[in-house]
Amino acid sequence: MQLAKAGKQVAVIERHESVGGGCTHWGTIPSKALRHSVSRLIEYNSNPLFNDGDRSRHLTFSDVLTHASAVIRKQSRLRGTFYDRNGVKVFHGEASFIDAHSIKVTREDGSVDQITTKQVVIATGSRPYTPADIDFDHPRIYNSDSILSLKHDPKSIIIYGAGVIGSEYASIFRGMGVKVDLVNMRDRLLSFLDAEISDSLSYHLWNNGVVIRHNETYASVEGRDDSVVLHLESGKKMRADCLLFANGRTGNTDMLNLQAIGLKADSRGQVRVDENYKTEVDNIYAVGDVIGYPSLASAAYNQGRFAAQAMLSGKCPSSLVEDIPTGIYTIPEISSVGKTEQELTALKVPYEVGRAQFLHLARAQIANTQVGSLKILFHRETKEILGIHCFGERASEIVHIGQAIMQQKGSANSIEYFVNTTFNYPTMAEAYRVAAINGLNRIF
Ligand SMILES: Cc1cc2nc3c(=O)[nH]c(=O)nc-3n(C[C@H](O)[C@H](O)[C@H](O)COP(=O)(O)OP(=O)(O)OC[C@H]3O[C@@H](n4cnc5c(N)ncnc54)[C@H](O)[C@@H]3O)c2cc1C
Ligand SMILES: NC(=O)c1ccc[n+]([C@@H]2O[C@H](COP(=O)([O-])OP(=O)(O)OC[C@H]3O[C@@H](n4cnc5c(N)ncnc54)[C@H](O)[C@@H]3O)[C@@H](O)[C@H]2O)c1
Repeated sequence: MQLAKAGKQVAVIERHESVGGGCTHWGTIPSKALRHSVSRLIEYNSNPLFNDGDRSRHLTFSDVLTHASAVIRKQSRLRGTFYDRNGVKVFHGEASFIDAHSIKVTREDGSVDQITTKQVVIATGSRPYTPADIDFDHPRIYNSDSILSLKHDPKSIIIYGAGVIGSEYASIFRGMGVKVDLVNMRDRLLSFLDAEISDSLSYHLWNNGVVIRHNETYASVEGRDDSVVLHLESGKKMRADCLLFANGRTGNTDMLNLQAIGLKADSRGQVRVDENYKTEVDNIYAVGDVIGYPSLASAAYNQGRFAAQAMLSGKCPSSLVEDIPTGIYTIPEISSVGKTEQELTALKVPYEVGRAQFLHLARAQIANTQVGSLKILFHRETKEILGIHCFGERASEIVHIGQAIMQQKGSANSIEYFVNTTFNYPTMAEAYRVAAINGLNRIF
């Protein structure tokens, strides 16, 4: 869009039948729409005002998928109209390089188009990592793409991989009343998070009945007619109605014929770029999941725009913010930006902690969203905000208030902002005032 707005002639090549990318069709949007419905279901069932007391409302995975599909259609149609309005031509087919200035587009019916161009952006995203020793064609073995075609209503599921995808889907399935076993290869959940937040997630999943097994690796996955058995290297065996394998992603580069342009992807299918999102080939750029970290839709939007600016002027005028926020849509939700307590301690930074518990906030009491807290980490001498960690409903929205202050330069980044400003009341934003006062009271 940035290039089209600058008057360039732009074409998009997409192999899927509609635009929007994996983000819209298989990743961010469906998982968030599913999570939203499940979270409302939990709220409904736990609120005596709305349920009739002795019977819980039940939704199947296909019920919530129907709602998600409607959101996907709206998002995809919207993006289609953006392209139409701005004269961006969409070619539907599989793209591969002929040389650095020519691309072959192979349509589903086998017919071929050839496009010649001055510059190219590779934005082919990623797909679930699917090891060859697991039979993903088995009707009970899924990855995070195929789970969206789940037709039956499982009573139990094993989720292998307790990364962001595994943890989010554990919340979704458990919220629908499915028995969930979550298998983690590491010794704690989402170890990049502040330890208190990761512990809180573990506690809430455990408290809701999710069985989490840490430090486990699969030996084999056995698909049976009526179930799936997971054999672990530790000798344990687990059985469930189906299995979701959610353990990492691979960049979509294998179909691109990169050798034709002298580029090579790494073992995870990713290509390397410089600070201008330029690959080792002069006129070829890459953005999004295909370049690896941070592999987020949030960052990919910016990367696309930055790359376009570099293509126009030779240089990116800006770069991604250093502290990229994390929004994890588990139930409860998690969001953080900046340093964790563990990182600050290792760096020997004299920080202090300010906390607000949601259960003390009027807005949370009204909304019945009392699980959660906001934690602000700040420098005890300069009062500079160093990290914000939020756990609970709307965490991924709440974190942005603090992020805006944290990104201010010099003394404008100060926890004192939150005690000196006036927030609407009652709001969840009030958590910042409460946490700031709590933290500043610790300074002596
Ligand atoms: C389950 C899940 C949940 C997620 N949740 C979040 C979240 O909450 N927040 C967040 O920020 N990020 C989230 N992500 C990550 C996010 O979806 C990705 O970071 C984002 O989609 C990357 O955008 P992209 O443009 O690089 O690739 P994609 O969105 O994957 O799009 C790539 C497109 O390229 C097409 N393509 C690939 N190869 C070819 C080819 N050879 N020819 C033509 N077309 C091709 C594909 O069909 C696809 O449409 C999630 C991911 C998953 C899987
Ligand atoms: N809310 C969010 O922001 C959100 C939600 C869901 C997914 N995502 C994105 O999806 C991805 C998370 O994927 P995940 O939860 O499956 O796993 P993960 O990235 O947490 O990885 C799980 C494990 O698989 C390994 N691994 C990763 N890729 C591999 C590969 N190609 N080959 C072998 N091993 C590999 C990793 O080292 C790790 O041990 C991330 O890119 C994340 O940014 C983000």
